[in-house]
Amino acid sequence: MPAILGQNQYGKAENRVVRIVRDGDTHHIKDLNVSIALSGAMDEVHYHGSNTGVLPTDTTKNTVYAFAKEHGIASAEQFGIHLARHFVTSQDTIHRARIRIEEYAWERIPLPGADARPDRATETGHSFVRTRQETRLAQITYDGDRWQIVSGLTDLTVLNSTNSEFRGYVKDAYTTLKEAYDRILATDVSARWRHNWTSDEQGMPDWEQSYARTKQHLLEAFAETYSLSLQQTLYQMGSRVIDSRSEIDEIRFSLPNKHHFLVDLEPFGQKNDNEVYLAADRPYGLIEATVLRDGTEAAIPVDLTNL
Ligand SMILES: O=c1[nH]c(=O)c2[nH]c(=O)[nH]c2[nH]1
Repeated sequence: MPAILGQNQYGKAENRVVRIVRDGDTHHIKDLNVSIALSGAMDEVHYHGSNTGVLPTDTTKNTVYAFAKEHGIASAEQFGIHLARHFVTSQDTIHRARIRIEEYAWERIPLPGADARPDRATETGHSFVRTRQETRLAQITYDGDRWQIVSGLTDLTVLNSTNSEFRGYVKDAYTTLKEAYDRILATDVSARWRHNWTSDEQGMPDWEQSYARTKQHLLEAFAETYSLSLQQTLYQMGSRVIDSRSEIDEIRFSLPNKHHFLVDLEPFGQKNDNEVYLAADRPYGLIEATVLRDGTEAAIPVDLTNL
């Protein structure tokens, strides 16, 4: 029995593209890392080395740059939709395209205020600083019929310096943890959310607005929740998004509990009144869950590193 070819996909990974739009002296920047995975009728190349159905990965790279010029980059999602549609509709052998995009945010560098320099603007139109707040993510999948658009973010680091407890938990022979009545709650939010836009027949969401509002809901829910556990905070963040954003049916989180331990200052004759903490980097609790619109099916993978 010959060995059988299983799932396969190919394309150019991590195409870094920066697109500048010059509106007079005011410039706009989009900075993406685009990875392409194509699949379809690829038996011939694997079994026999025939490349007649193979669009080179080099061409897929070139398409990213040509499309940045031709279509611009209105949003990561919109750019991925252009690419996925192109690969699936232009090549008979390509039946499915998956485009993964990371987006790095830049903001304008502020200059000294108008009071200090009345003759000068308070920012330039062409100088930017990378905001390290979070990395935006988008994954666009198209099979010629249905779309799946998953957006998200990683490394959105947040901290509440009060309004967090953890107590009333199970205590067994190995439990040493002291109950916390007023602790620091900190995490690096990693989240992916699935849009219910799946067909060209539906009106397309405003991807930029959807992302900005969703991030804002996550931050507000984190800030406004009096937390009894990180699990409870996670659910509050997820349900805030599902309740507020009708275009989103599912959101999955991976939240490390970035522990802050009160330091014992007694040896130095000092009292630590919830003031000095050791920020531990490992080990960390890892709290992961999906929050879904009632009546919908989960589709985001359990392990977000697989997305
Ligand atoms: O919010 C928390 N959830 C836990 O499950 C947990 N476990 C733990 O040791 N500390 C915490 N904190």
